[in-house]
Order: sequence, then C-alpha cells, then structure tokens
Amino acid sequence: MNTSTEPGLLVVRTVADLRRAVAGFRKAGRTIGLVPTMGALHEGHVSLVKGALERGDVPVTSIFVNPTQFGPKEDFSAYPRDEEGDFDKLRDAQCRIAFAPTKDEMYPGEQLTTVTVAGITDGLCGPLRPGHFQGVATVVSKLLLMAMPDRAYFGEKDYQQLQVIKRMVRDLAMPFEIVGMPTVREKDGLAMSSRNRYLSAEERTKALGMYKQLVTVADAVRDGTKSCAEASAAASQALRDGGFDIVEYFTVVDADSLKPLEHVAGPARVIAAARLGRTRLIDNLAV
Ligand SMILES: Nc1ncnc2c1ncn2[C@@H]1O[C@H](COP(=O)(O)OP(=O)(O)OP(=O)(O)O)[C@@H](O)[C@H]1O
Ligand SMILES: CC(C)(CO)[C@@H](O)C(=O)[O-]
Ligand code: BAL
Repeated sequence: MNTSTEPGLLVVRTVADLRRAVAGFRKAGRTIGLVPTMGALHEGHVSLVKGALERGDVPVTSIFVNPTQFGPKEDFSAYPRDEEGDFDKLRDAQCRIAFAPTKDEMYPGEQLTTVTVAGITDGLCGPLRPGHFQGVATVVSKLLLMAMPDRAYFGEKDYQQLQVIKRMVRDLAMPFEIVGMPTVREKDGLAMSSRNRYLSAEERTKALGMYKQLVTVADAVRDGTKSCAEASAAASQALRDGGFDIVEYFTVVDADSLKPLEHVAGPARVIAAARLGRTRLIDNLAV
C-alpha cells in the first residue's frame, strides 16, 4: 500500500492500512483530525474537514453507514450512498485519508462490547430511537481507537450526539479532543443533511418551517416574551399547520445537561425533531 504523505487522497479499507497511513503522517510530525461520517457528503461535512485543516491537522474522514445505530424500522437500507462522489468531494476539500471499511472490517464477528452514555440520552432522540446512541457511542469509540487522532470533529446539527460523544470521552478519559463545529445551512436556513435528498420539491419548501420556528422560539425565550413551554407549543402547532406530519419534540434545553428549561438563565439550546413524509429532520439553535 502507498503510505506516502504526498498530496492527494489515500483511500483505505482496513484498520491495518488506516493505522499505517496515520503512522506515516505522525512520523512526518503531523497531528491527525478525524471526521466521522456516514457518507453522502455535503458542505456540512466539508466544513468539518476545513475545521481540521484550520487547526493544522491531517484530515482523516471515515465513511461508514453504521447498522447498529439504526432501528429495525429505520432507513438503513435506503440511506443515501455515493462513494465515488464522496471521494471527489474529499479530494476537493484537501482531505488526506478516506477510511471506508466494510461491515466485516468494522464488526468482525459478534460485538459483545458496547458503550452506553446514560442521562443525556434519556430525552430528545434517545427514547424515540432506542439503541441509537449506544450504536453511535460504540462505533465512534471504535473509530477513535482505530485512527487515534489528536482531535475529532462533529457537527452541532446533531447536537445531542455531540454532547453524548463529549461526555463519553470525558467519562472514559479518552485522550482525544472533541471539536464541535457550527451547523452549515442552505441559503434559506435549512440545515444541510444527507437525508434532505429524500425531500420532494413540495416538502423542501415546507422543511424551511423548522428553521423559522427555531429562530422564533430562540428570540421569544431570549427576550422573555414567552416561557419555553409556551413558545415551543406554538412552534409545534405552526409546524403541523405548515405541513409537517409529526412533531416528535420541540423544546428548550440546558446546553450541557440537555434537561428541559422553563426559563432561560444560562447557555441553552432550542432543539427539534419532526417528520415530513418519510423524512425525519432534526435541527437546533443556540438561545
Ligand atoms: N449541516 C451540517 N453542518 C455541520 N455539520 C454537519 C451538518 N450535517 C451533518 N454534519 C455532521 O457531519 C457528521 C456526519 O454526519 P452524517 O454523515 O450523519 O450526516 P448528516 O447530514 O447528519 O446525515 P443525516 O441525514 O443522517 O442526519 C456529524 O458530525 C454531523 O453532525
Ligand atoms: C458519528 C457517526 C458517523 C457515527 O456513525 C454518525 O452518527 C453521524 O454521521 O453523525
Ligand atoms: N447524523 C446522525 C446519524 C443518524 O441519524 O443515524
């Protein structure tokens, strides 16, 4: 295998090749920045690669649609996959290593060991996607141990996931810095997401309601014109009126503990999940 540190994207498929490639860069005195993804890359993912470059890290992007974080009725099989397109985007973004393992490489034999983060997974997406955060925490632990980066980059779009990973790294004294990166949005405000590809043209127009309602609630609770519960209830109703099929939650939480708030006194986040047809959208904003 080519372990060169010359410019270009090196695609590796095994843990052994990943470790060899990372070792080549370490020998050259470089630090490593891991960007875990499930592929179908967009500008949000590219911003994480840019975050790594800005901090001087060699970006290593993993592409793996992790089956253990999908529920039995969720979209694992339908999840968008576009490996060649992803590699092109990573080349353009100056990513240096793409780690695209098979399922057998990630899970050789039965996985008897899992990582569970309690408390902050009790609310929001936790009860709605049973087993999801255990699947995420376990696969992210594995990816971190496979790449042994200095830093790993995650988007604030998946805010609960980011908090779960920060907490896991802290509780288990994992020697990696977790960097949270701002949500990249379309021009009209919709958070970029691989699942946006599922939206029809009509749904795409309706989807913007999510961002608009997050802004409305953030403004109202910041000014104190409404309580968190009042503002969130009004936003849920506005989403339903605007064509969302199910509002799974719309709430204001403490930015660290993710506990629901009645009034905002410190760092807080307004956060929501809702369904438009077959598409589940999540988003959040700082208050
Ligand atoms: N719009 C975005 N801005 C910043 N980071 C993002 C954005 N979308 C995704 N990310 C981050 O990219 C990483 C990989 O996410 P993932 O591959 O699941 O993409 P996704 O667009 O979130 O897909 P999904 O449709 O499954 O939510 C995560 O850390 C996620 O938070
Ligand atoms: C962090 C992650 C790559 C783990 O599979 C996934 O949950 C995602 O893409 O956000
Ligand atoms: N971006 C979060 C991954 C998931 O929904 O499974």
